[in-house]
Amino acid sequence: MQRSSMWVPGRNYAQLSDRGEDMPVPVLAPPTTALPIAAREREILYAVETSSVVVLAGETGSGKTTQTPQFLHRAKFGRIVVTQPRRIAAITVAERVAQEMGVRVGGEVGYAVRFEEKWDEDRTMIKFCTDGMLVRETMSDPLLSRYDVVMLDEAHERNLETDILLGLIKKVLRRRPDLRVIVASATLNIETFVRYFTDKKREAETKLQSAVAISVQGRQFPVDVHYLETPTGNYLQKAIDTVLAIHSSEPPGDILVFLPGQEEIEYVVERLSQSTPPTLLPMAFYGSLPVHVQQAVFEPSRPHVRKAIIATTIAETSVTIPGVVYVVDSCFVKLPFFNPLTGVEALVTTVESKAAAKQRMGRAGRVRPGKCYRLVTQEAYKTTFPKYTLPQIQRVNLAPIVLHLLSMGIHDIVHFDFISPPSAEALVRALEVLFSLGAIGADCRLIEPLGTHMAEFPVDPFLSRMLLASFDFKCTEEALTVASMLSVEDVFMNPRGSKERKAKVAEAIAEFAHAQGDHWTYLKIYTAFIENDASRQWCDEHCLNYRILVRAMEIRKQLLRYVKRFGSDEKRIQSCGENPDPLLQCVVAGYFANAAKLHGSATYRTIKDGRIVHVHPTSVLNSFLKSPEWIVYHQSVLTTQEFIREISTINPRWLLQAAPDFYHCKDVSAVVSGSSGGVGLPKPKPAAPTAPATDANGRILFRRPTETKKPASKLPVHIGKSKGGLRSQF
Ligand SMILES: Nc1ncnc2c1ncn2[C@@H]1O[C@H](COP(=O)(O)OP(=O)(O)OP(=O)(O)O)[C@@H](O)[C@H]1O
Repeated sequence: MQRSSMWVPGRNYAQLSDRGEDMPVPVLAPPTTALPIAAREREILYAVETSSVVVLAGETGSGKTTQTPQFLHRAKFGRIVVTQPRRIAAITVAERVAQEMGVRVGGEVGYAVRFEEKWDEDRTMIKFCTDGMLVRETMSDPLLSRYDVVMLDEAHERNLETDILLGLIKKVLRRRPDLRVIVASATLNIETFVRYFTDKKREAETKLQSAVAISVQGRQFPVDVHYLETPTGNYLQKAIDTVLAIHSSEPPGDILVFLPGQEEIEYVVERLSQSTPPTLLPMAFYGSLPVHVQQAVFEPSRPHVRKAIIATTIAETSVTIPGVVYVVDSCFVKLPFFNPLTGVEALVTTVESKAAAKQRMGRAGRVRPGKCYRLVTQEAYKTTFPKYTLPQIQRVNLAPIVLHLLSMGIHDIVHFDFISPPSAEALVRALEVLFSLGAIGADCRLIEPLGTHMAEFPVDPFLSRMLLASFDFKCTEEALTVASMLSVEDVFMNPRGSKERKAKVAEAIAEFAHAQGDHWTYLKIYTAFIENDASRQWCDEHCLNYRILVRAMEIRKQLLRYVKRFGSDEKRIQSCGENPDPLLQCVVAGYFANAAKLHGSATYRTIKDGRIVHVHPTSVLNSFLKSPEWIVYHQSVLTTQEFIREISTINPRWLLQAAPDFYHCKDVSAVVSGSSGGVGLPKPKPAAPTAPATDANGRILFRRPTETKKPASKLPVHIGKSKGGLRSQF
């Protein structure tokens, strides 16, 4: 039963939630009865009662996310946790459900996203969280014992974390017949999930159906889909033109535009700001913006102003932006693809899947009828778009997730029941990386305390290794700043556009450029930003992106909390002052695998595998007259060629200090030998085999590089069957 009847159409819930604790909680009467899912409430409850897993498919906007948890709550199913692929969805959906129930967020309904939580240990009965947060929770509570129902929402996205949760939950179900699971989405492959969870043995034991499917037809309001008559050669220009055409000829209603990434978004926002009447308000919406900027998107427009929200996939699933009537879909998405053989992760702009396109379309038609403009021809959509996006687990670096599974005591990673197993190369690569970072030993067990601490950090293992090493180099203050700056996207404004603009941005980069490279440059920018009272005006004057720097400030605060947890009397948070070396040594401690030696003008050869890489145009190295001979970089990006970003000059001796084994083993020597200019690196050793070697029992052999002379001492890594599974609980 709904508790109130006062519904304020278009009222902003983000603002409402900011009201003081003593203010009465405003209650919205949602259109629940009109939502297609409302008619299926009893059927859904029956299915959850009688089956371990319910696969719930229903059109976008049919009410899966906001209503299902309320059905369960009213039917007293106990504690419910609902996962979302993204932070903003978890927060805004929690706000919405709390309002519909007439309660305050943080009480009966709460949320938990990385670095931000609003829920109560005793009182919260419906908790929304990112799938990453639930994965982290399994570290301390592998049986998810605090929950009675787990709902994995938007499962079609096949996030890395969703896939890990699916595997973990399948394990948990064997130990907890009382647990109920709902896997939900508008666009999921029902059979795949039902098959995955069907378990006849468990059915016989529990007398429950192991998995059933429910399909909810219909959506609340129609959405007309339009396609281009002829293909466009410039989708950004087409997106701008479409927004302007809607604004000039269509009735009121906000516009939501989907573009692949931050750079494209900033460009379009800027172009629209220059060329639009004051009645059109362009707004950027992407993941690395500060949360309060993201939430502003949900606020109602001022009278007679139409918002044009230019977004990434962040707005693709679950969210309801109440004013949105028009969706403009570029049909492109930026996806990371990791090559385990080279260790290179490429961010590739590619066409979206049909599942993603349906989700984007579904952001319209939620509170009234809508229109969706796909910037491709219908023919191209039908014939060239894949049905589903390739699961993330099959295209990303697995080191963070393997570290997590190991920290849970799951050593048999190869036989972990992945719904879509990753390649053996990707798993071996992940183990190699963790081994070289010192997180695991040759037996694939975590090394205490380093491996455990690294697993607890909510950042990738390279960055956590760097932060933990900062205690030894007495530069934690600086490392925290650099880690936060590395966690956001481009800090300088987009140089696209006029020649003058390009020159202005180049001038600003040159002003901050530090002789040691990008890491110290970031430090310099952040310090100046703080010294200038984090002022927006100062950022504008220096062509810096204010919102990105504010986000870096937020991340720094959060990382500081973690770093403090691992500190001690000997491991204190200290500053290295002006001395550049400690910070760079600390960067090398995490990123030694990304070392390279000068090969030609603005070109380097990676030490590990001799790849030729190019300095990215955003690096301050471009401002130097002479390129440094030895460098370490943060990431490489594959476009027409391989570019490296966030680069600093190093002393090659640091590589040997940080990772003597790694550099003896790998073909460092091929690069170093003779031509090293007497830098003191060791003589060449025979190169290690690139494909994983196995022993007679099929066990993968891991070789400590220093032991290449003594094959007898090869260290076996057993990734065969484990007895234990999840720590003691399994
Ligand atoms: N913040 C909000 N403001 C106004 N209406 C909302 C809001 N959130 C949800 N609604 C209404 O509730 C409906 C159902 O939303 P819900 O998120 O539960 O649907 P869903 O089936 O999970 O959709 P999706 O698959 O797109 O996530 C929306 O279509 C909209 O009518």
